[in-house]
Amino acid sequence: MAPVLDLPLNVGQIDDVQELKKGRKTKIPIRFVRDVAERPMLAATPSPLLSSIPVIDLKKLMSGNKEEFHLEILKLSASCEEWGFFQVINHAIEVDLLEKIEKMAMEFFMLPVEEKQKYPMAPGTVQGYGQAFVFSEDQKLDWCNMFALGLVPHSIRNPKLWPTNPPMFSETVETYSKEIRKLCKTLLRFIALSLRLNANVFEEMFRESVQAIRMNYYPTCPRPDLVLGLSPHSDGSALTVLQQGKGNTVGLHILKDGTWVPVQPVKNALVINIGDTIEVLTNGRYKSSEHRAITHKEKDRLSIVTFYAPSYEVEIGPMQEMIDESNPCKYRRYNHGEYSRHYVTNKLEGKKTLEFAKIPPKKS
Ligand SMILES: COC(=O)C(/C=C/C1=C(C)CCCC1(C)C)=C/O[C@H]1C=C(C)C(=O)O1
Ligand SMILES: O=C(O)CCC(=O)C(=O)O
Ligand SMILES: [Fe+2]
Repeated sequence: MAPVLDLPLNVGQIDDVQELKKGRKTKIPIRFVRDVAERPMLAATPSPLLSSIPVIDLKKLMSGNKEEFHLEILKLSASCEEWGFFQVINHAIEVDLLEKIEKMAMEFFMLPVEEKQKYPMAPGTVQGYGQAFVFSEDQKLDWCNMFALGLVPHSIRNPKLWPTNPPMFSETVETYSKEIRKLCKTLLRFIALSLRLNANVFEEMFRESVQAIRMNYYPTCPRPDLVLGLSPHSDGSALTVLQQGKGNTVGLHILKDGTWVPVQPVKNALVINIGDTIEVLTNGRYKSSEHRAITHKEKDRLSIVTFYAPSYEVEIGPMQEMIDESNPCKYRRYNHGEYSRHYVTNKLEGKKTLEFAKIPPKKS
């Protein structure tokens, strides 16, 4: 199932933000200027919640003693329940590889625009270079350039969109994504254990899982107070792995109890977030939190994001173990391919996409 729209779309002109920057104009084109309610409040002093997303030490889960394991599993479950986010350290992915993918991504984004546009993201599709999730000419745009590729299964790949320049780009993406895939499988085992489920439950359910990569480049912006780097959204995946560029400034914000909390990058850590699919499977116990990215006046930012999801054929719905009288079934059953299609054919708008799966609460 190819998750794209069939209709011809009029998305209007989508300016490339890196090219706008080169024009050195200080006036932000109106399509990037957010309505007042959506604009980020850029606090002069850092929030006390800064950096407070939990940090999980994978080594303690993989080879810690009984007590370390137990404490880390409890921390994992609290992170997924309360934040839907955590950072993982000691994930066993070589730092050299993290640095290499970052270097490749930056080299790609620094290519002349004509070179990058050899891999265009067609309107209404999600792979290639451009801006995804734009469906009309009056939709606001993000201050971001994206490059996205479907990776696994091979049937979702579009070989024409795999760059030959930088020369090592595609090879590095392959190596990196294999390592990230292993990490996703490992994390899903511990997430299952943290729910007191069989460790293999997700692996067996997901069958040949889908994996995609998206590189987001946020150039500096003369008015970060007026724009968003990436619109608020939750991820449609089961799990997302987000690598923040080394030395990057804060840019990722998580919506927690009605407040946008900035995530302070931790050296060599990877940010993990629960996607809509795990929220549905756990009947809302583990949350896919709404998040966004903001821009900076003097510092650009890069993120490399992997989406890991079940095969399109898999039927998703709350697991029996997650439903009881005090937590009645909140989501309907659906096919993951249908959800993928729904996700990629709607604009990013908080957690609205997940309405697709919600059962309205019974009136008493
Ligand atoms: C720009 O793309 C995305 O943000 C995105 C898309 C991922 C995909 C591809 C790039 C190729 C085809 C597969 C897939 C749809 C996964 C986000 O992915 C989220 C949304 C869903 C659903 C998901 O599983 O990950
Ligand atoms: O750049 C970021 O920190 C956020 C990226 C993100 O949320 C995404 O690509 O889905
Ligand atoms: Fe996201």
